[in-house]
Amino acid sequence: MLEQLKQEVYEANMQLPKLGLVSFTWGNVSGIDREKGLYVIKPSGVPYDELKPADMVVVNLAGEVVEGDYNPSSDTPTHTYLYNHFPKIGGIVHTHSPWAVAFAAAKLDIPAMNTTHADTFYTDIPAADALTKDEIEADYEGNTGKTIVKTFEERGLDYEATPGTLVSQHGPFTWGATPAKAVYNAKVLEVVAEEDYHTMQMTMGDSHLPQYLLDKHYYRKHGANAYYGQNNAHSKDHAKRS
Ligand SMILES: O=C(CO)[C@@H](O)[C@H](O)COP(=O)(O)O
Repeated sequence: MLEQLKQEVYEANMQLPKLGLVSFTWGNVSGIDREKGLYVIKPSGVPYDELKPADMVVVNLAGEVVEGDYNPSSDTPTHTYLYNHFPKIGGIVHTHSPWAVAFAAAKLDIPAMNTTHADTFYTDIPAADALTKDEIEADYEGNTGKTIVKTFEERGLDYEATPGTLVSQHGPFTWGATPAKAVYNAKVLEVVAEEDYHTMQMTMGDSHLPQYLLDKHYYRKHGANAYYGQNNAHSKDHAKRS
């Protein structure tokens, strides 16, 4: 059953290593057929280079396996919870992409600091609360999904405008109208996490710089020409013929 969706979800999963979003088996993609109320997800622990479309596992919205030779991803309770609470999404991605996980481990939102970010996520990407030890042990109840939905509700976020989140001390989850779109959003999230880290280093670092270095950064406060005009022998003043 759902052979076409299995193919689509298989192809989306194969994009994760190609896009540098996963190491080993640290990620999974699913896609849903809303009319049938069934979704397809990557099997747990199967290496991407051994994966086949027929290996995909079919799950219902109660989180029960309907068809499949393998166990579904260990993140199935989260995918199930999100499909039930975000009714307009058609695909979900979870990875442990390193820049996103760095923010998740620090329990930091990924701030909207550039247009690349805003064009896809509209606003800050939230760091949903980490799970307690008990919640992790009972994650079969969908506790990871619960903290994501709770964060979006508490902050008044639109899950369609902001198609992704971090789960503190775990990693990113993204979603979209299709599995392929959810993968696209996962890559954008990783790219902007890396960009933000460097922007934060360049701007937040000023407060620790010695004064002579801050002076060298004069151009940052007054524009490159000001620095150029003040200190460069080839400025207009020097160019005038006496
Ligand atoms: O964080 C974890 C496991 O701790 C998971 O997200 C895995 O990284 C992916 O697991 P499978 O999809 O292969 O079950």
